Amino acid sequence: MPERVAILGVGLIGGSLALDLKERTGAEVIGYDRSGEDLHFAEAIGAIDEGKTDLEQAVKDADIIIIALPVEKIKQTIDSLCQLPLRRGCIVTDVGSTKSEIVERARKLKERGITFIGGHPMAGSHRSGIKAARSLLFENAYYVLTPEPDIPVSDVQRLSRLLYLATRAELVIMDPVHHDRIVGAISHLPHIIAAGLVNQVGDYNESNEWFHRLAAGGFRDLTRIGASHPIMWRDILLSNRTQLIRLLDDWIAQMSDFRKAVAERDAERIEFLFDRSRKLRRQLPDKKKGILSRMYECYIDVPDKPGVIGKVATLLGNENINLSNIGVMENREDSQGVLRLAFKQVKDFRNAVVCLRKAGYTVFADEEEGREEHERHQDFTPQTV
Ligand SMILES: NC(=O)C1=CN([C@@H]2O[C@H](COP(=O)(O)OP(=O)(O)OC[C@H]3O[C@@H](n4cnc5c(N)ncnc54)[C@H](O)[C@@H]3O)[C@@H](O)[C@H]2O)C=CC1
Ligand SMILES: O=C(O)C(=O)Cc1ccc(O)cc1
Repeated sequence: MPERVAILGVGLIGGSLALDLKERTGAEVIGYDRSGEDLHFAEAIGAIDEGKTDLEQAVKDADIIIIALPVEKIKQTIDSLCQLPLRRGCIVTDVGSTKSEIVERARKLKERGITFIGGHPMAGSHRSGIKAARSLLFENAYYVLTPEPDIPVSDVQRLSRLLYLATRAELVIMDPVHHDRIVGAISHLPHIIAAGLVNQVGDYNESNEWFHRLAAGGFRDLTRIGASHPIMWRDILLSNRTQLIRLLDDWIAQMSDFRKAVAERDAERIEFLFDRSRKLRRQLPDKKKGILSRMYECYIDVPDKPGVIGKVATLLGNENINLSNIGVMENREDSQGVLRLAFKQVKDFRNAVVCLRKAGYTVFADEEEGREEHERHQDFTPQTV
């Protein structure tokens, strides 16, 4: 049955989820925001059916409520929801970048018979607002859910099913404290480091503008996220305070190690630190099974002749198989080439392997690749990690 979904906060994340829900599920989507102008924009692009600036009106009769506000406001909104008449059986979830505090605050909802399941889609941008929202922003990204142990499995399945159908993200279940430690290390700490570096160089630039003029690739790559939204990050840092204090202590120890090695001209130690980092960086999952997206890949032998890429792409296109990337891997002396084909969807990967083999190509693919996900998505029970 199509659900009525209320999205509280129609910005980058709420707006992107709204577009996903409208495009891929039969849900009716009601948007709530303090900005009437943003609600009009969301309505105009087809992200929501109706916009409300009154919370009670927005959540009235909703089957699912998704809170997509800054973290501090998520906590306040949970308090407000406790005072409002919500539909029986309604599930409340959120998208906040921290989980422990929010899950703790939401215990009050449980006392009122309402199911709360914390959520965090692990994709986004340094941009904010409805104008930055886009459909399939979370495709193939991990989407963490943090249900408390006593939440009915059927509620977790119902929410997972809707989120998977809408976003095509990979849903995983995690303990909220575990989530905050991991996400603190791989997202919150890097945002702090980026902001610190931008501010440090900004100070130097005040007396000599060549600091900014010479800022090139490395500085820009490392500091893109230093342009993120101040209110959002203020709330995240305060909410994940306990984990971040430990992580910052470890970071300061790392920097002290570098400082000591440089001050003491310890060439061996400096080389060791960069060598270790280079090896670890190369071990990051190269199938992009990380914060942003994941790819499924196969390789085929092809004759090293012009037009071969077009021929393979057309073959897959004729079967409606979405190919995300294609590239030549190497040219062997025996005039064979190897093409690397990458797919965002496991179903496209699996169909492509069958289709290419049928057409006579030798396909190299990990037969187990995607099998688990494919099977799991049939019953919408996310993997617990
Ligand atoms: N930006 C990102 O990449 C990601 C953000 N998140 C989380 O998602 C949540 C939302 O972040 P974004 O969508 O990026 O922010 P955003 O700034 O793009 O959207 C927030 C929306 O909430 C509205 N809003 C703010 N305060 C309000 C209030 N007091 N009353 C009513 N409406 C209000 C704003 O008008 C805006 O439309 C945050 O909790 C953040 O931690 C999660 C994953 C990724
Ligand atoms: O822009 C980027 O690279 C991000 O890191 C986006 C992001 C921001 C906050 C989150 O909780 C998750 C993802």
